[in-house]
Amino acid sequence: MSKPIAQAYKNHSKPMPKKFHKPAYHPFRKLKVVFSGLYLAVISDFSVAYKLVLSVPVLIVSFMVRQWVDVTLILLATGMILSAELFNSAIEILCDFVELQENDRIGTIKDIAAAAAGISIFVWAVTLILEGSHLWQLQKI
Ligand SMILES: Nc1ncnc2c1ncn2[C@@H]1O[C@H](COP(=O)(O)OP(=O)(O)OP(=O)(O)O)[C@@H](O)[C@H]1O
Repeated sequence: MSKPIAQAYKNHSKPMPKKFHKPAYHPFRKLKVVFSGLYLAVISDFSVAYKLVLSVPVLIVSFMVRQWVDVTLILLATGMILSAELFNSAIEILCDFVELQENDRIGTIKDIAAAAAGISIFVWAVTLILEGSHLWQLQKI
């Protein structure tokens, strides 16, 4: 259990759920959590879904033409954008859980998270355009 979770539960009236007590490391349970989080993000957030839909074909083409540097770059850009979007969504959900009323500090937190996602979108889009045109040129040769 991480320190922040323990801290959050410290002054809570409800008892801490049992699953947070378990000290053992379960890789398969972690994997299940990762996929269920990704699934939830894809079905609930269009901005996550369309980035996956755009990245996967370019990744497959670069894989088929065995351009390993391109595969690596697209994987990096896609991983970065998905991570940024997932963190942004998680922060937004947490903010809305903590405070539904208008609050300047919530606005600042959401703006900073959105800025991080925005920078990642820029890098991802440039990478995808450059890689897409590079692969297109290769196909024509
Ligand atoms: N509770 C709040 N108090 C003050 N400002 C807020 C609050 N909620 C949202 N905002 C402002 O509105 C902006 C948009 O917030 P919102 O939660 O609607 O995200 P969003 O732009 O819809 O993100 P996404 O499209 O990824 O869901 C924030 O960046 C912030 O500036």
